[in-house]
Amino acid sequence: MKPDGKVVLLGDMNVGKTSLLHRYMERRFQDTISTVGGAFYLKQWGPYNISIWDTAGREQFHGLGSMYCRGAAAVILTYDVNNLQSLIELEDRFLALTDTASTDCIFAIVGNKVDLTNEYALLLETEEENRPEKPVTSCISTKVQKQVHLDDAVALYKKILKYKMLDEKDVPAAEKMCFETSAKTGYKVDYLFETIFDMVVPIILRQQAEGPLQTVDITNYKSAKRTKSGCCA
Ligand SMILES: Nc1nc2c(ncn2[C@@H]2O[C@H](COP(=O)(O)OP(=O)(O)OP(=O)(O)O)[C@@H](O)[C@H]2O)c(=O)[nH]1
Ligand SMILES: [Mg+2]
Repeated sequence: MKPDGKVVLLGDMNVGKTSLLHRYMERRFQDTISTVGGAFYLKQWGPYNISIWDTAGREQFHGLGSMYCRGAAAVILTYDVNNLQSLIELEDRFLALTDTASTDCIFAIVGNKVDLTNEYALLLETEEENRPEKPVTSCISTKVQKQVHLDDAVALYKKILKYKMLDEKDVPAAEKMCFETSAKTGYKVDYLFETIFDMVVPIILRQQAEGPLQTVDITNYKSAKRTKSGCCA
């Protein structure tokens, strides 16, 4: 069965891509091993089948990234809120891989592992409806100060729009597309994926109306080239 739309998780090794997908699809958190190549799950969303691709963050698999992104309707750029370098890598190493995604691809930026931060208890209090499955036994001494703040993710989102030459008014607001999650506790994991699936539906409809070749259409390729050289001129 051919999926109707594609969502791709990108980001540095160890940020928790596999754990997030596992949490959402299998409803649990378990030990992972670092991903080799890539793998996907199929999710039924209304009448549509959406493939969700988990990719390898390891440098040696980097070359595969743009292949996985081909025709993607959404890309989830994932970092670890306790590791600033993992956010920087999204811009330096992963953003360019999304050049092969659908022209109207949506971008989400996800800071994972919030359960490890000292802000987490506060987050839970203010987000009653998003309570994780199990109450968290908070042990303040093991919690750390968050290294990456939501504002940093919002700034990256705005850089992505610039890179893609998109106007802020034509795309979902940065605040809506920057998430903080915990694959370990489940915090905001359903919210993340389901927000994205809802946004992917109109893209699927557009892709279906225009035919599957739209993303590799030669006219798109040419215009992409033109805009790039225009950039450097
Ligand atoms: N505390 C905590 N640990 C997490 C969370 N998500 C993942 N981890 C742990 O972080 C490590 C890496 O998780 P993975 O899901 O394998 O990371 P990945 O991004 O898929 O890594 P690659 O496959 O190498 O690209 C594992 O030890 C996970 O148990 C989280 O939300 N909270
Ligand atoms: Mg993985």
